[in-house]
Amino acid sequence: MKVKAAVAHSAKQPLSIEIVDLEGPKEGEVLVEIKASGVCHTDAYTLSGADPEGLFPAILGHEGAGIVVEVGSGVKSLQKGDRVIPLYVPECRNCKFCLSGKTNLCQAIRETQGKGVMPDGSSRFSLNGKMLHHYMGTSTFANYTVVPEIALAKIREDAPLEKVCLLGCGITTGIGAVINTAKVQVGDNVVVFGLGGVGLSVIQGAKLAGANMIIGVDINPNKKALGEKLGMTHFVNPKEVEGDLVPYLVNLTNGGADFSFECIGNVKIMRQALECCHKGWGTCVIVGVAGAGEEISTRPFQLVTGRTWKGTAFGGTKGRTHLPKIVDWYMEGKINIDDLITEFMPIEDINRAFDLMHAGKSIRSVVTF
Ligand SMILES: NC(=O)c1ccc[n+]([C@@H]2O[C@H](COP(=O)([O-])OP(=O)(O)OC[C@H]3O[C@@H](n4cnc5c(N)ncnc54)[C@H](O)[C@@H]3O)[C@@H](O)[C@H]2O)c1
Ligand SMILES: N[C@@H](CCC(=O)N[C@@H](CSCO)C(=O)NCC(=O)O)C(=O)O
Ligand SMILES: [Zn+2]
Ligand SMILES: [Zn+2]
Repeated sequence: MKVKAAVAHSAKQPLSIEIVDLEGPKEGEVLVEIKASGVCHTDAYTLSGADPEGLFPAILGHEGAGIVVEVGSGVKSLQKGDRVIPLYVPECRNCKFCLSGKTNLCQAIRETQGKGVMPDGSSRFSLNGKMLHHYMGTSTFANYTVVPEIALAKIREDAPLEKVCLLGCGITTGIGAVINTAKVQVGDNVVVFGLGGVGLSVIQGAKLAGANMIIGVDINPNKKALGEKLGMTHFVNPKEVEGDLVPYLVNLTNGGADFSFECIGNVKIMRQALECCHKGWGTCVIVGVAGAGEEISTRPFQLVTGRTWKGTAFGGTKGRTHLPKIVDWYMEGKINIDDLITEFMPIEDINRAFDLMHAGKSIRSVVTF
C-alpha cells in the first residue's frame, strides 16, 4: 500500500514528506494506522548523526499511537480496531530478560531492531524500490506502520490518541524513572537536570511519589513556570549560580540529593548529577542519551563514598503490562499530558517541530496525519 511518511534520507538533512510503499504484516506482525506522534529529543539525536545505530534512509518516530488495521498470521493478542501504542522496548514475556523479573529490557528482537529491520531481517518500507529502514521498531512518522505484536501495548478505546501518544516515550520515561528505577520515597530530595518532556515528567513523578524538595535545573529560564505547575519546588539556572553548581546543589539540599536525574544527554552534566548526590546513599539516574564515543567520568571516590550511578530505558516500564494502567492514570487526571504539548501540527510541518525543539521553544510537538 501507499503511505505518507517523513523520510530521513541522511543525517543532518530535513525530513522529506514522501509517498512510500508499505508491505502488509507478516507472521507475528501488525499493521497500525498512526494517528499522532510526538517528537522526542532522541529523534533529533539520531537525525543529528550522533547515534551509533543511526541508519539512513529511515522513517524515524517512536512516540506514537494508532489503530490496528490488519494482523498477520499467528497474532493472537490484538485485532482490527484495537487502539495501540507502539513500544520501542517490546515485551515478549518469554525471553531471559522478560522472565527475570529484574528488567524491562526485553531482548527478543533487539538485534534486528537496531539494524532497522523487522525480526525476519527485512524492511516493510521502500521508496522507488529502494529499502527504507525502520527506526526503534516503531517508525511512527508515517500514517501507517508495521510493528511486531510484542511491541504493541493495547490501550482503552476512549483515550485520545493525539495526547496519549506521548506515553509512548517521554512522559512514561520520566515518571517511570522515578517510580520504577529510582523508587523515590516520601520526603526524598530530588534534583532534575534538563526540563524537557522527560525532565518535566520526572518532576510530576517525583510529586506523585511525595518527594520533599524537587529541584529543576535548566539553562532555559522559560522552563520554570511549567516546572512549578508540575510540582517543582526550586528552579536553578546554572548560568545564574555564582561558583560551582555541585556545591550549590549540595548546600541547597542540606548534604545532597537522595536522587538526581540527568535528562539532557550531556556527559559533563551526568558527572554533576552524580556528584550532587548525598554522600553515603544518593543515587543518580541517567536518562539522557549521549552521542557516539562519549563517556562519563568521575573520581571513583564518589562511588566509594556511597553514591550510585544507574540508568533507565523507557523508565523501566514493561509496555504491554504497564501502559494500559498509565493511560488510566491520564484519563483519571492523575498525570498531566496536556500541558506538555506545546503545539499540534500536520506531518507536513514536522521539520518545524525539530526547529522549535532546538530553539528551546517547545516541550512536545505532536504531529498528526
Ligand atoms: N532513557 C530513555 O529511555 C529516554 C527516553 C526519552 C528520552 N531520552 C533522552 O532524554 C533526554 C531528554 O529528552 P527530552 O525529549 O526531554 O529533550 P528536550 O530537548 O525536550 O529537553 C532537554 C532540556 O535540557 C535542557 N538543557 C540543555 N543543556 C543543558 C545544560 N547544560 N544544563 C541544563 N539544562 C540543559 C534544555 O534547555 C531542555 O529544556 C535526551 O537525551 C533524550 O534522548 C531518553
Ligand atoms: N541507539 C543508541 C541508544 C539510544 C538509547 O539509549 N535509547 C533508549 C531509548 S531513548 C528514547 O527516547 C533505549 O531504550 N535504550 C535501550 C536500548 O536501546 O536497548 C545508541 O546506540 O547509543
Ligand atoms: Zn523518546
Ligand atoms: Zn522478552
